Amino acid sequence: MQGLSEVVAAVHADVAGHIGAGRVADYIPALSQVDPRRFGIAVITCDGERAFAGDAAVPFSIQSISKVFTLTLALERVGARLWQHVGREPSGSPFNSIVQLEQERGVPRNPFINAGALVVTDALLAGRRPPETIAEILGFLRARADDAEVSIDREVARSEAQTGFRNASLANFIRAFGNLQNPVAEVLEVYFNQCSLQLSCLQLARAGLFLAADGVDPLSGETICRPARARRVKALMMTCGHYDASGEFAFKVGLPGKSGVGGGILAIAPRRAAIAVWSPGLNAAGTSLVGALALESLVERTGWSVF
Ligand SMILES: NC(=O)CC[C@H](N)C(=O)O
Repeated sequence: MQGLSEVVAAVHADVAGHIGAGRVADYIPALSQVDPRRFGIAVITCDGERAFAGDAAVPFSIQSISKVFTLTLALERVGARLWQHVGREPSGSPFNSIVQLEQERGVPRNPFINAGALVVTDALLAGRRPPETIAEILGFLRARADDAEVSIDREVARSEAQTGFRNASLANFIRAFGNLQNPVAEVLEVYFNQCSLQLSCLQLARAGLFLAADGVDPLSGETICRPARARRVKALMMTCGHYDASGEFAFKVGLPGKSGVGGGILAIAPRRAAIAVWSPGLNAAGTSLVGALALESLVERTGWSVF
């Protein structure tokens, strides 16, 4: 195999002709301002080797990728009790769908659809106020990224709050079934802020590295979670990380991954590396079109698919 830098350069070349394809999310007005011709990729291996290309150092809105980190934190906080409030099955529905909630009595299918992420955020809020919880999530991301510069884009958070009618509906509906313990407004405040975390591909890959190494940050030696927990978070990324396009992502890429409507994808090659890609144009399911192509090319070139 070529060296990692050559592989990443080749992946960049493979997708170059596609950069700009897809549709930038516009239901959150602040996200629609982003240049669709951005593309970045960063790979960080468990032994600390890094390779990157394009806009790998430019921060972007990680959106639903934040759900991987809040799930890890919530599981550490409340343990297996979390599963009384949220399921572990793929939904086969779009990320912001409400239809299953009524049939399933307010228990969302999984922690990565919006409904499930709201329940996870509610668990993190227990006994705290939104500013403390937001600070805790931000602190976790800064520590995992090993970078105190990681921040929240307050403009995006405001934009989400102004237009988040579907998320407000989901939260109210779940609360009506008694499956949210905290006031809806507080859960939404934390959720909109976590979605507005901004990280570059380099920061995001670094932040996800503990998942590639069985829950231990391989560069600092710090234990973030038990191996079984890291394994389960990755299982959910594989089965639910891209909503109703999770099957397609497993088919084409074959790595646990999580997408966000900001155009980022975090993918984990177990015991090898964490990979972050970013390109704002999305496919119909809200996953970065060029980002997914880049991961397909990377896996083809490295043989890193878990299958
Ligand atoms: N898929 C996503 O990235 C969605 C996150 C976005 N903040 C929303 O709630 O709609």
